[in-house]
Amino acid sequence: MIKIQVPATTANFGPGFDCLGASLGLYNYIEMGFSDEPIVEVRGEGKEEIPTDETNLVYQAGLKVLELAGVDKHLKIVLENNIPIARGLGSSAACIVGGLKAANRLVGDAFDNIELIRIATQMEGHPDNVVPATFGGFCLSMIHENRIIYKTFPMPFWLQFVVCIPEFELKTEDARKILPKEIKFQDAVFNIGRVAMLVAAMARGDFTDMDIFCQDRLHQPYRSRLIPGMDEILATVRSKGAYAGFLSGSGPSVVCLSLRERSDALGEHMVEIFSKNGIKSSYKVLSPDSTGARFL
Ligand SMILES: Nc1ncnc2c1ncn2[C@@H]1O[C@H](COP(=O)(O)OP(=O)(O)OP(=O)(O)O)[C@@H](O)[C@H]1O
Ligand SMILES: N[C@@H](CCO)C(=O)O
Repeated sequence: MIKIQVPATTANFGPGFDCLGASLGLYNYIEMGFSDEPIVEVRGEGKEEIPTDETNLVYQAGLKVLELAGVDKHLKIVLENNIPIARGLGSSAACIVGGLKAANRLVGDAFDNIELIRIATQMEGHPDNVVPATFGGFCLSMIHENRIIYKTFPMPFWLQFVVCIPEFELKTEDARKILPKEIKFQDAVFNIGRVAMLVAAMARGDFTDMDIFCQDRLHQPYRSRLIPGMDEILATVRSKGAYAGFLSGSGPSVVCLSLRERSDALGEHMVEIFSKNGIKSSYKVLSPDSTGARFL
């Protein structure tokens, strides 16, 4: 059995819908080997709900690589999950990236990372989680024809992500259905300027006006009706000491960018607002991850 560690990720980063994402210091562990019959064992997050047969997403990802490599074998997979399921922290991307990379190692590294990212994006539907899950750091990604083009760079070492995680699940599939088919020209302009400034600010480690750069008009306003309390959290975290706040991926988790010493107060503030809105939640303070998926 080989073992791989895969990080959680936060996609969109506010205005960067489907193109920005960052890798977080919270990990799933996947062990994989060949077997006489399909076996999937699950520990940790989601162990009551996650399938333990070939329909499991990690198994599906592994199988995809075996098929492409022409290997007709079964897999044994043992999952130790720490990334909460369907909360906007890239649980599906971690499964896909981990499953593809682990199976690729089993078939003698038949495919390079570029090809694996292409397959991962096909499975996930967009590249903004799978790229940081693979490489770590702050990542920009886009689809051009059949290629995934990406850039990655490190995040400031002092940066902390305070992630408030509601108890309820919100599947990305459902959170995408609520988005409009068309958007206003002014809203596109609003987001483009912010994405440009946000990328420059992250690259320089200059967080002045970061709260403005993390504003969004493409997805958060539509998703807020699925996440009671989100608007109030985003409107108040700056006054509580955060650099900025945004919806993590497709939600329902909300993230603040913060310094270590302000993180617990921010976490408690977010939990309190969710609670006022009838939603139980908990928070985690996570460091940036700089390595992405790696074999142990
Ligand atoms: N450890 C796991 N093993 C198998 N399947 C998983 C696992 N974790 C997540 N999944 C699958 O991924 C689905 C959740 O993916 P979804 O894209 O909706 O949310 P997410 O990836 O957690 O959040 P986001 O994409 O917004 O960051 C689950 O419903 C389940 O089908
Ligand atoms: N960009 C994706 C991230 C969640 O998978 C979305 O917001 O739907």
